[in-house]
Amino acid sequence: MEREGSKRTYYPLYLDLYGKRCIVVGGGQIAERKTRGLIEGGADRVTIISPIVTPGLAKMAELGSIRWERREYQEKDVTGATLVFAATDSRTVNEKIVRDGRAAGALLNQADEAADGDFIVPAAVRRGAMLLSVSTGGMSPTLAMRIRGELERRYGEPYAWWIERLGELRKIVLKEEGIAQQAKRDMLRGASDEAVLDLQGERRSPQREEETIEAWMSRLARQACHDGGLDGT
Ligand SMILES: C[C@@]1(CC(=O)O)C2=NC(=C\c3[nH]c(c(CCC(=O)O)c3CC(=O)O)Cc3[nH]c(c(CC(=O)O)c3CCC(=O)O)/C=C3\N/C(=C\2)[C@@H](CCC(=O)O)[C@]3(C)CC(=O)O)/[C@H]1CCC(=O)O
Ligand SMILES: NC(=O)c1ccc[n+]([C@@H]2O[C@H](COP(=O)([O-])OP(=O)(O)OC[C@H]3O[C@@H](n4cnc5c(N)ncnc54)[C@H](O)[C@@H]3O)[C@@H](O)[C@H]2O)c1
Repeated sequence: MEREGSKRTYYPLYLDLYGKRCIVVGGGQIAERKTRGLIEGGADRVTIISPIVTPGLAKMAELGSIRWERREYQEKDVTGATLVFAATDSRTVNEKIVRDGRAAGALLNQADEAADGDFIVPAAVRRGAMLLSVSTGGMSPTLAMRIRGELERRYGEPYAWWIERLGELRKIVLKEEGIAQQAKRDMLRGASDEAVLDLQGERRSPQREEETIEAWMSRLARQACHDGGLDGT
């Protein structure tokens, strides 16, 4: 069905690509960038299809992080794929990949005419489990890159450490029986407040680093108890 107007609206989501077949057709700079993004994003079944590839892609194939099929694209290549990237320098070939991929039930990214694909790739900053991403909806990749640079400077490496710690704490707190829901929420909010305060200085506070998750949890529980009642009464 034809959409009204030319503007697209996108839905953000984070994909777990582990074990899923991802196909990149083409072996130039664009294919290399998409492939690196896939590997950084946890994809372990990436296949490149191209007669020629960049030295970077050749190295990745040699190291076994990707598979390289040294030939031109064929229709059967998209069978069983979750994601397909059409990144050749031929508009006709890219369009064929998009048609075949759709028919095979894959989601398509088309490098030369993004508006014809199913998804676009945002600029990303990773800090441990935290993933910040920026898209301009394909309007200005250059601006997306610039904002990514700003985010990189604003959200430094210490975030990775804090996010891991907050995740560990959350797992324990949520499992704990005998603590009211509200108190659990207060504890988790208190913990993220402490993280933000510490991160505002962009440095780790040594005493926080030494405190075990269990000691941290007791301290937050005492505080929640003091502020509102731990058993929900
Ligand atoms: C974010 C990032 C992710 C990634 O690709 O992994 C990404 N482009 C990146 C780099 C980059 N892109 C371009 C240059 C050279 C120019 C420069 O340096 O300015 C460089 C730099 C380089 O090559 O080094 C130009 C460009 N880009 C597109 C076209 C074709 C067209 O518009 O038709 C042209 C040529 C026309 C032009 O010049 O505009 C198309 C797309 N590029 C997108 C994403 C999608 C929209 C994202 C959004 O919504 O904003 C979209 C639509 C499709 C897609 O690919 O999904 C990654 C940055 C990673 C990082 O550094 O953070
Ligand atoms: N998405 C983006 O960010 C972005 C940015 C700039 C350009 N582009 C567009 O992306 C496309 C790729 O750019 P590039 O710089 O990587 O191109 P490139 O010319 O460096 O590489 C093209 C690759 O496609 C391969 N190829 C050609 N025909 C093929 C076939 N039939 N089967 C398999 N592989 C085939 C070639 O071997 C080569 O490796 C271009 O159309 C370009 O306009 C996209």
